[in-house]
Amino acid sequence: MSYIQIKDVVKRYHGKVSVDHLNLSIDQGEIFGLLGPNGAGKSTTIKLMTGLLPLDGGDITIHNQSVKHSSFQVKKRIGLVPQDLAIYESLSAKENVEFFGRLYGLRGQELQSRVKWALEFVGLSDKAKDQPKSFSGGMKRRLNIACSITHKPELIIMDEPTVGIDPQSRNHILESVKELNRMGSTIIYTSHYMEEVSAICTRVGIMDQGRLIACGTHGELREQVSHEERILLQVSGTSTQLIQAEQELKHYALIKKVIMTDSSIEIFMRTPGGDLQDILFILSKNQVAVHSLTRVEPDLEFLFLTLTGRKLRD
Ligand SMILES: Nc1ncnc2c1ncn2[C@@H]1O[C@H](COP(=O)(O)OP(=O)(O)OP(=O)(O)O)[C@@H](O)[C@H]1O
Repeated sequence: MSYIQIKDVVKRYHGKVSVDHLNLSIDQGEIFGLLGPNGAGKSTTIKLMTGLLPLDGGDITIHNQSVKHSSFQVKKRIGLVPQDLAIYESLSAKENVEFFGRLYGLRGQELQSRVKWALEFVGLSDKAKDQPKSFSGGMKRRLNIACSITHKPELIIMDEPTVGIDPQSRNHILESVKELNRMGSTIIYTSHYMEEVSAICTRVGIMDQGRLIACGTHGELREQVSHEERILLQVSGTSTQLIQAEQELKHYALIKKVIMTDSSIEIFMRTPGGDLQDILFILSKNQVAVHSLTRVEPDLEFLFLTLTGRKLRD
């Protein structure tokens, strides 16, 4: 039996479906990535898992306990790092972490040692006495994480924890996720950055319009697009030449999508059959100069485009 089971879950807001008959199983010990564009239904799914929103259909069990019937017991197992920061600006960093530790029943010496550990873990020990209003966005995000891990949750759910932060804090958070997993927590990590989920997750589910459209290890998902090719060209030409070339490329049967800027063309093409020579011929016929050509390895972005016809971050 899987650690988390999401069975035929439905959620509607004002009659509009946001999570559409979602089925998903996650095992203990996984770092599971939930990838999808804005509005795909990731945050709603997480709110349903953590009992913050009632289900309109289906059920979710965590460690065999239903969120519908044992919401309190389920919540104790979870550390939620919400997308919107849940920290108090007027409390110090330490007081913030203490506050959340107390909510989970920690007291006395245990509370103090867990707070110390959590602040150290996120690299904020030297800022323990400072109020988060003086923190950078990345530091606030790290404090948000400290608040959710103090009680040693067996399941940590992070909802887009790296949105709008500097690369150093981003790397720190990604390393923290791997470390928390090594220490025994199961992790669910939502993101619309495929690079992040590719780098840290053992398995990835791709959501779009409330549905799970693909799920598997990184290798399994890449296999689904192994007969596809993504080519990136640096080019130059007048706008008329570029537009004409773009139109002709779009009519080439094996090309699935063409994304053009004034200096680059990105082509998604089916293989075998799609011929590079034909592409170069179309460009040269329209007097578009090619300065470089790169074949990009099939990735999750490409899989998303293949399945939906859209880019993850259109
Ligand atoms: N409180 C709400 N009231 C009405 N509609 C909502 C509400 N919250 C979410 N939605 C809608 O539900 C759908 C799914 O939203 P959700 O926030 O779950 O997506 P998401 O994948 O987490 O996106 P993001 O990356 O932008 O957070 C969207 O169409 C959104 O507009």
